[in-house]
Amino acid sequence: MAVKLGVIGGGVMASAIVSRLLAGGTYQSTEILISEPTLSQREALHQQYGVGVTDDNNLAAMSPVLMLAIKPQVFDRVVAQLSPLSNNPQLVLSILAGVKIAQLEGAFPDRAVIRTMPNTPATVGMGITALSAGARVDAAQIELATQIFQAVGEVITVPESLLDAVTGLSGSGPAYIAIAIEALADGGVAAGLPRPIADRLALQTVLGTATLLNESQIHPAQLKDRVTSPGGTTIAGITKLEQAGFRSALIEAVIAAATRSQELGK
Ligand SMILES: NC(=O)C1=CN([C@@H]2O[C@H](COP(=O)(O)OP(=O)(O)OC[C@H]3O[C@@H](n4cnc5c(N)ncnc54)[C@H](OP(=O)(O)O)[C@@H]3O)[C@@H](O)[C@H]2O)C=CC1
Ligand SMILES: O=C(O)[C@@H]1CCC=N1
Repeated sequence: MAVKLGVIGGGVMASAIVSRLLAGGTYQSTEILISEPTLSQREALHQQYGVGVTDDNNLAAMSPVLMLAIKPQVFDRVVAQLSPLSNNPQLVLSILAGVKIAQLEGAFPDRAVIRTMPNTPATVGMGITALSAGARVDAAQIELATQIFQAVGEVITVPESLLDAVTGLSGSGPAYIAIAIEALADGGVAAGLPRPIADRLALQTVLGTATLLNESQIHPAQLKDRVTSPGGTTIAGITKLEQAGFRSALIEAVIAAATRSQELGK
């Protein structure tokens, strides 16, 4: 079967996206070719997903749809090593933080380019991906990109000027929430809970709160007020959070990550 999707870089995000594309039937394993320099990773990808693997980026780049899933820091080097012949995909999808559509279009002359920012909950189909299309993209290509990223969760379209901010929030956000869950569990242990119980309580509290907010569509401030009894436990905890700058720490984290995304595109 002919390769339909080439992927350059077979790391965390490529694995997450490919696994969901296969699980949802968007592509068959024989239709995907991943280019990855590390032999053990190539073997793991092939064993786990049955996809084609290669250490030759030029082979992956010959596919009609090419997904770039390398680190932004190696983008220039990877592009410089692509031969003009292999530089022939019809549609290039980049998940790279920071790397601008203009850089992508410069690297793939005359090809349609869509810059995206997915996130790691993609692994379980609960991601959210923001797409921003370049000038050469047609409606069918936007539809195809949307279909590909819907395999890993929600898809929204934004102007490119917003993608660094998206990266700071939803791209990097899973790490902030993971730290919050870990810290909540640590708090539980500090208050006397056995570790396994604290871990479970912390995780389910975040999962349940996010699900409740999502399903009820109530504002987070309203939910906070519902939990907070006058003179009770929650307001005692919130007082500590405010003293420690919890809100501003999260705001600053998103801004710092967005700024770093901008820097990666320079
Ligand atoms: N992780 C995340 O949560 C998110 C990441 N992204 C973006 O996704 C991209 C990939 O990130 P992530 O999956 O986390 O990173 P990984 O490091 O897990 O994956 C990158 C892969 O690229 C491979 N690679 C390195 N050099 C080359 C090369 N010259 N040719 C081909 N492949 C190469 C690496 O191989 P090896 O390590 O074996 O050398 C690695 O397997 C980044 O640009 C990032 O900005 C976007 C959204 C979320
Ligand atoms: O940390 C990073 O640079 C990547 C981009 C978004 C999430 N991880």
